[in-house]
Amino acid sequence: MEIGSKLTNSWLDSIVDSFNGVDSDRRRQFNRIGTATRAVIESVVASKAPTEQLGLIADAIEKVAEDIGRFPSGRVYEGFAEAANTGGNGGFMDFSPISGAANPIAPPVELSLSSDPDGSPIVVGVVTFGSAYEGPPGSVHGGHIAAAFDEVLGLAQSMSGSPGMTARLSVNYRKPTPLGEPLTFVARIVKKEGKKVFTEGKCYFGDILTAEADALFISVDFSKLAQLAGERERTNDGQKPQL
Ligand SMILES: CCCCCCCCCCCCCCCC(=O)SCCNC(=O)CCNC(=O)[C@H](O)C(C)(C)COP(=O)(O)OP(=O)(O)OC[C@H]1O[C@@H](n2cnc3c(N)ncnc32)[C@H](O)[C@@H]1OP(=O)(O)O
Repeated sequence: MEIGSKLTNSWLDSIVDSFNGVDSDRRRQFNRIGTATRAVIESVVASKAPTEQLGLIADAIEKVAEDIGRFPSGRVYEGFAEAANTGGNGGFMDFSPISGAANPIAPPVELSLSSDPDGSPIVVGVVTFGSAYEGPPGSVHGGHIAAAFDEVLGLAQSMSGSPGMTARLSVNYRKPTPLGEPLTFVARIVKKEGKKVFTEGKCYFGDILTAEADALFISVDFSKLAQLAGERERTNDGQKPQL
């Protein structure tokens, strides 16, 4: 398949649907919880609240944890782990640990499909990392930068028409990447050789290139993934799938 041609697999098409805002009440509520929990995380790591207030806040958070913990939990989402779903056909990646609005540990990176001035397809990820992601003082932790690259490069490789898993990811950190500032990740496919999809990406703060990455993805057999997803649905008991 020609690189950059339309995504032909239906579940990949649903990524595009989710960008287009497919909605459901369940998805809205999950996303509200994700946003609120993220705000708690941000305030918790950077709070200057007096100690007695911290005690009251801890009580309240423990109560929330108890309330939600009363319901069974497990793999409630559809699709493959990274590409979690919060309901219906939309929200394909809502539980992604990097871009999922409903996943409180995601910054989240907001993904979109775009094209270069020359018309080549690219993936753009926009994100502002909050206080919880601090590595060097005032800067984003390098591991989280690598994770953001994995996500944008991962979506870029899916434009090959035969997506797969990350086999190798290499990051060059050029400048400190600031916390609390909007960053733009750009990713593209460089070439495809059989099962191998080579990608590259860059991270910018304004015009400043702070990091760049390249990664190799190996196309995977969808029937194997579908089988793993099926086994997960049948067990749904929190156990790891057998690879
Ligand atoms: C789940 C699917 C999602 C798709 C969704 C897309 C849409 C939504 C966007 C989501 C964006 C998020 C994207 C996050 C993606 C992860 O984070 S994936 C998680 C991290 N990665 C992993 O866990 C992968 C673990 N590794 C593996 O499972 C297997 O090693 C692999 C990578 C599938 C390859 O296994 P394999 O298919 O058996 O490959 P194999 O036949 O051994 O090798 C094929 C060729 O590749 C070469 N190769 C294999 N591994 C390497 C390597 N590490 N270095 C160099 N060359 C290598 C081999 O040498 C061989 O070369 P040739 O001899 O043909 O020249």
